[in-house]
Amino acid sequence: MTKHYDLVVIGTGTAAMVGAMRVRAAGRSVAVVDFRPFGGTCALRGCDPKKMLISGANAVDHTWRMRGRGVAGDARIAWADLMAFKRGFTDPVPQKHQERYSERGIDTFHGRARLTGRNSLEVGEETLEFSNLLIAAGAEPRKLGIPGEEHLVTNEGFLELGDMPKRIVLVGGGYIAAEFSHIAARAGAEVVILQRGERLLPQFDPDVVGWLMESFRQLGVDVRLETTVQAVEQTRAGFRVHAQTKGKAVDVHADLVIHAAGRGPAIDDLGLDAAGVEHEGGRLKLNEFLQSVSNPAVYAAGDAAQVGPPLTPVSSHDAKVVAANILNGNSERPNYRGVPSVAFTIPPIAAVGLTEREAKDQGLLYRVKNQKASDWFTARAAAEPTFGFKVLVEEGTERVLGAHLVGPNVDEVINIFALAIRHGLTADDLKTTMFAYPTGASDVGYML
Ligand SMILES: Cc1cc2nc3c(=O)[nH]c(=O)nc-3n(C[C@H](O)[C@H](O)[C@H](O)COP(=O)(O)OP(=O)(O)OC[C@H]3O[C@@H](n4cnc5c(N)ncnc54)[C@H](O)[C@@H]3O)c2cc1C
Ligand SMILES: NC(=O)c1ccc[n+]([C@@H]2O[C@H](COP(=O)([O-])OP(=O)(O)OC[C@H]3O[C@@H](n4cnc5c(N)ncnc54)[C@H](O)[C@@H]3O)[C@@H](O)[C@H]2O)c1
Repeated sequence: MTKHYDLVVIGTGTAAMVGAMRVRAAGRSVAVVDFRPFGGTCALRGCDPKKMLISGANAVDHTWRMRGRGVAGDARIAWADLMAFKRGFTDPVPQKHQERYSERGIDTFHGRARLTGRNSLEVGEETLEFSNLLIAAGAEPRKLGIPGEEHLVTNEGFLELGDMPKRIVLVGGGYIAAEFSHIAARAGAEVVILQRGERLLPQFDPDVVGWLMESFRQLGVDVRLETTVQAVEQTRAGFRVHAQTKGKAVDVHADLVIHAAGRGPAIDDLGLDAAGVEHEGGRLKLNEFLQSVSNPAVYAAGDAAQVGPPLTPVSSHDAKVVAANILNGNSERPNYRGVPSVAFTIPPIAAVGLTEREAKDQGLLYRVKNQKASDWFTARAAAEPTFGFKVLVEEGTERVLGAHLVGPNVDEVINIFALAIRHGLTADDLKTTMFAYPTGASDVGYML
């Protein structure tokens, strides 16, 4: 059966939801398609379930830090109960999303979408024709092209684990490795991170990451840098991970091996060629309006587009841009100025705006305030010695250029710097703002 829509959206994650709702609110006919339960990565397999597990890890870590400081007794993670706590949030998501679409008169299709022409796709037995298509298909773990790759468990598997295995190896050393290692080690696992790069979390400032490394040491996470995983072999007892570190072969044994080696746009199986949608090196070729350069009916947003950083607020922002361009003609371009990012380790690490290297490369004149601040009140009250910051301010204009933070509350405090950077506030604007005391925000004035 063939149906026609003004807009068909591939995906039901953040980008899809925002795009579909906005176009539908303008009275256009809209359909969404997903082969997984509705809700997308963030709500079901990413940000939210992970943060539910971090709640447990945070609680035990805080108790451990307060031992001998007025808190007695032990605390430990009861994994099955923590997972049930997580499912209390995630289980109702697909049904809620389905209802939200239905209430707004958006048609829903369950199945894998495959493009069949410039303005048509198939999902199961149905053919959907569209005036516009929004590709909001998200990202998938990158293929590593190594023997035994099929043994790797992804974020999806980790966030559904029934039991916490004894020995875990994480392949890669970015966001997922940092966050999952902090959960797993606090739940009792022995964790090894095998990171190809020279340092962990290369997306963050090296000095600030350096201060965070103390928390990995304290936790007993074995971080091996400049180590590239080359094969995963199944053994009787579990897995043997073969890696190369600085020219030497190393083997690490594990009960579970997790893919934490990057994600790329999920566009391989969409049938893009049938729709005349050009792509190169695993990426869609898009113009400044997030529109396909070769098929003007087609737009993309979020992780599938990866024009901005692959983060949830970016998916939502992209979708608003696309909806406006579909409804009003191409008029809006995405603006990624001041996108904050947090890795939810304990304590968290956060960044927004320019790094020192970027400011240098742009030839900007700036001053830096850079300090490890373990003796500040915030660190002492939380019994958390890992606390520090690096903040860049432009000389002359006094605009805040970048902020790089680690320590208690920085996952919230970074949003103040994001506000300043996005809206061009000066160091003085922040210094003269009265923030409630004592809170994370009340440190901001002293960081400038
Ligand atoms: C473990 C993890 C933790 C994360 N934590 C954070 C965080 O703390 N903060 C943050 O900002 N970001 C985080 N992210 C990133 C964030 O989840 C993504 O940037 C965001 O969810 C992307 O949203 P999206 O709408 O672009 O795509 P998605 O939410 O991935 O939605 C894409 C949907 O498209 C569907 N789909 C794909 N192909 C097809 C097809 N052919 N037919 C039908 N349906 C299809 C998929 O099933 C999926 O449901 C995390 C990611 C991971 C993996
Ligand atoms: N808090 C957050 O915002 C958050 C949390 C989790 C994931 N995410 C999103 O999900 C995406 C994927 O996360 P990720 O951690 O998988 O990717 P990442 O890009 O953060 O890190 C991947 C790392 O894997 C390493 N690597 C690649 N191949 C390797 C190999 N064969 N052996 C050893 N190391 C190897 C790379 O050096 C790289 O540093 C991120 O880009 C991020 O946008 C965000």
